[in-house]
Amino acid sequence: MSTHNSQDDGNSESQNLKTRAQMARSQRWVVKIGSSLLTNNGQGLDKPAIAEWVAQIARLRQAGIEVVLVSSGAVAAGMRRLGWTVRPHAMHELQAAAAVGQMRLVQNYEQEFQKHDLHTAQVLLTHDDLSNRERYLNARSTLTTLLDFGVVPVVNENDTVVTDEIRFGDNDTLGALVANLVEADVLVLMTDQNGMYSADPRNNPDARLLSYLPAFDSRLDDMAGDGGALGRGGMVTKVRAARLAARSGTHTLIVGGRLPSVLDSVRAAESVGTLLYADCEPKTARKNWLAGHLQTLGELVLDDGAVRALQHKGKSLLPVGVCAVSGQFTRGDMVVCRDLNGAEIARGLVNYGADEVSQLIGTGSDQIEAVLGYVDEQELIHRDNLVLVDWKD
Ligand SMILES: Nc1ncnc2c1ncn2[C@@H]1O[C@H](COP(=O)(O)OP(=O)(O)O)[C@@H](O)[C@H]1O
Ligand SMILES: N[C@@H](CCC(=O)OP(=O)(O)O)C(=O)O
Repeated sequence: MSTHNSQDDGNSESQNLKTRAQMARSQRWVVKIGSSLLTNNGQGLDKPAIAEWVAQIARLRQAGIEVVLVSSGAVAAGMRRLGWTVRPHAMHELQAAAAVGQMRLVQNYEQEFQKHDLHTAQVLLTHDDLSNRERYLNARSTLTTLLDFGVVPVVNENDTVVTDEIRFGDNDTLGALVANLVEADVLVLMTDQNGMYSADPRNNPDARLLSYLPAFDSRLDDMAGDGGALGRGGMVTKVRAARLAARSGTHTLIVGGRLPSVLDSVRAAESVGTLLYADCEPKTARKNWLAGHLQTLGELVLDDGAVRALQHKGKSLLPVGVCAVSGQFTRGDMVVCRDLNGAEIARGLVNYGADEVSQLIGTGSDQIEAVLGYVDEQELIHRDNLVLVDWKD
């Protein structure tokens, strides 16, 4: 199969190699191993393959690279252990399988890493842990402390407690948010294909392997298909994850986990897999957190003046620029800001609850006290707590 670089935006093969060389020299990587790979297409955990990936990660550690491992496979391993051949639909059964399988998973990693004198730590995260400012900060300091001590954190979603509404579902998204969390330089998504192709290679034998594209290239949306029977999101969630990661300046590499010594190849800056590069400047940690904060509880519609103030003047959002409000939110919650056409332009942490904002629509900041009887802040959303959708703020 031929490979493909993005030519029309001026990125040449030399840029590709340059970015790969820069990635190879970087210090902190998040490596995600997907379900379809880990379970060898449903045959239970592929232990020899796990041993091989662990050996590769150990070599990265020896080279001074800090690695956070995000590993799927709990549900599949649990199903195997319980003798189930078909993935259940009922949430409680999936959660039971995950609880059983997670034990198998970490047991394997602990055993294998021990052979290389490396300690592991199990870190199970939920959406709430990353969307709550305090828990986010705790998760961040635990992970960075583990890295400081030379431990390899093994992260998965805390499947046994999450409900449908708040689950990541796929570990690509979790990997990207963990990359945001620890400010990783690289997110490596290891999967069962050798990278991302121009179409799903399972159904399109002529599909081309993509080599180097910006994560925000809109053509990726047409080329990304769904996942296989065991994986969750296919390339759709990998592209989405690359975009989340790019918001904090992290490059994403989608590579074939079965390629021999693939992580060594990445470290040698070889042109393996698909590099979806970040072409925006790294954000501060707080903005990263905001960008990855997926759960929003309300919406504000802004007039044209407010949109301009946010997009072009670097201003905070004032109540005078708000035309409509919806949703149930309180002070400190995340809300989406839309223009009059309904397009999302920003999201941020709001200083007033939904009822208060309803009363403040169109009000000058000097009138807040007169309307509410008190004033918390002059702004509805302070600039520091606001991230524009194009992330150029
Ligand atoms: N454009 C594409 N290029 C490569 N794979 C694709 C593409 N579109 C869809 N896929 C599918 O995505 C699958 C990998 O995703 P998934 O099954 O979710 O695995 P993982 O568990 O590794 O996340 C591949 O097996 C492939 O069938
Ligand atoms: N948390 C789940 C993983 C979900 C999943 O399969 O994700 P992915 O590997 O991205 O397709 C598990 O451990 O089974």
